[in-house]
This record gives sequence, C-alpha cells and structure tokens, in this order.
Amino acid sequence: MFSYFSQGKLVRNEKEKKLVIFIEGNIASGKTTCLEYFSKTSNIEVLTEPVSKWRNVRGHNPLGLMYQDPTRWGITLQTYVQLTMLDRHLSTMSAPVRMMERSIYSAKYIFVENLFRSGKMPEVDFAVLSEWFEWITQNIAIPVDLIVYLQSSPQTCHERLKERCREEEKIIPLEYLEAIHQLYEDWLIKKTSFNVPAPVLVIPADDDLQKMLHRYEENREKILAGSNV
Ligand SMILES: Nc1ncnc2c1ncn2[C@@H]1O[C@H](COP(=O)(O)OP(=O)(O)O)[C@@H](O)[C@H]1O
Ligand SMILES: Cc1cn([C@H]2C[C@H](O)[C@@H](COP(=O)(O)O)O2)c(=O)[nH]c1=O
Repeated sequence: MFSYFSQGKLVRNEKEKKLVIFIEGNIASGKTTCLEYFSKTSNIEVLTEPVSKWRNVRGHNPLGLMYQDPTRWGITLQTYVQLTMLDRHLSTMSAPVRMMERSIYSAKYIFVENLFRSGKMPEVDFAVLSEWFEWITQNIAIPVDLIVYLQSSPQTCHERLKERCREEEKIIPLEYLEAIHQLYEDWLIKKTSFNVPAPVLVIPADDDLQKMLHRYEENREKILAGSNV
C-alpha cells in the first residue's frame, strides 16, 4: 500500500492525483445528509463515519459508555475513533473524488479536546492520545485537499439530534453542542486553535432540507474544483 517517503512521511502510492474532501460540522449538522446528496454523483466515493463500529466493537458499545461516563470511557472511545479514522484515511480510493465525514483531525481537535477541557478526561489519558495522534500525523501522510464546514447553530443541531433520536445521544444537552460548536469555530473559522490541514469552504447549514440541497448544488463547482467530475 505504501511505497515511498516524502518529507519524512510514509505516502500512499497512487498513480493519478485524486481529490479528498472532509465534511466537517457539529453533531446532527447535516453531514450525512450532505454526503447522501453527493453520493448520487458518479465518480464520487463517499465515506460516512463508522458510527456503527463505535456502537459495537465485539459486542461492546464505547459510544454509549462514553456518554454514560466520559471520565472512565472517553479514552476507550477516542482510541477506537482514532484507529477507525486512520483506517478510513488510508483505505484505497475507488473513485477520483473522495468525500469523507469528519477526520482524524476533528476527532482530536474537537472531541478529545472537549473531553479534556471540560475536565472529563484525565491528563494521562489526554497525554497518551496526544502522543498517538502526533506520531500518526508526523509519520503518515493524511491526504486532504478541501475541508467543507457545515456551519450550523447549536440550537439547530439540538433540534435535529432530538428528531434523529439515537439512543446513546438522548442525554446530550445543548451546552455540549455549544462547546463542540465553539471548538469548530476556533479551529476552522478563527483558525486560532490548531493547524488547519487544507483550505476551508464554509456552508451555512441552518436552513431546511430543500434550501440545503439547493445550496449544495450551488457549491458543487467550488467543492469539486480541481477534479474532472
Ligand atoms: N436541512 C435540514 N433540515 C432539517 N432536518 C435535517 C436537515 N438536514 C438533516 N436533517 C435531519 O437532521 C438529522 C441529522 O442529520 P444528519 O445528516 O444525520 O447529521 P450529521 O451526519 O451531521 O450528524 C437527521 O434526522 C436528518 O434527517
Ligand atoms: C468523531 C467523534 C464523534 N463522536 C460522537 C459524536 C456523535 O455522538 C457521534 C457522531 O455522530 P455525528 O452525527 O456523525 O456527528 O459520535 C465522539 O464522541 N468522538 C469523536 O471523536
């Protein structure tokens, strides 16, 4: 799978240039819905988040455990999220364009950071996860050309989350979504917190489904710029 080193990083051998786009945004901001829309375009490969794995690894539910007791289980979930994200990033592309839901970056810069800042992740767990993350990102190239940020208000996300009604997420309060929102804004809008690995395209995402689908269509060229799709 890997064939050469570039700037000290292990790089995948791919014959032609391919486009990799991350779709980022708060919980229930509409990422999956956006990906579903673009999945209808030929030559676009869509990778949704492996949430089913986070809810069931060999019969255990690390996502559910984390929401029940973040201090005990945050490290367990986030270690597994980091592994599954890396696996997604390194999987062989089957189309000229890949659109992927979130990334190893947002798992660390948003969710791990939030657990730590809110005092729910012990310092030692944060240190170990950070060492892993730094080793991975310093030694393995994670291709990305564009980040699409679905910018939605925490209130909208809270409404949509309640409607979606995932069992594990029923206990999520508005304050949790506000904290995640702030971290996303600092990272992708203000650019004051962490490295942003690619240009960012911001799409306001509070509108109803019809308007959002129209907005995705309006942004199609910008999103797919640089590809032949
Ligand atoms: N523009 C929209 N207006 C109203 N509801 C929406 C909109 N986009 C998505 N939804 C609904 O909100 C919930 C969360 O959307 P989803 O795409 O799963 O978000 P995410 O993948 O970001 O968590 C789903 O029930 C979905 O059907
Ligand atoms: C990446 C990541 C996600 N989670 C949680 C947050 C949500 O409950 C789900 C993902 O759902 P979404 O509708 O796709 O936003 O997983 C987490 O706790 N930690 C993470 O790193």
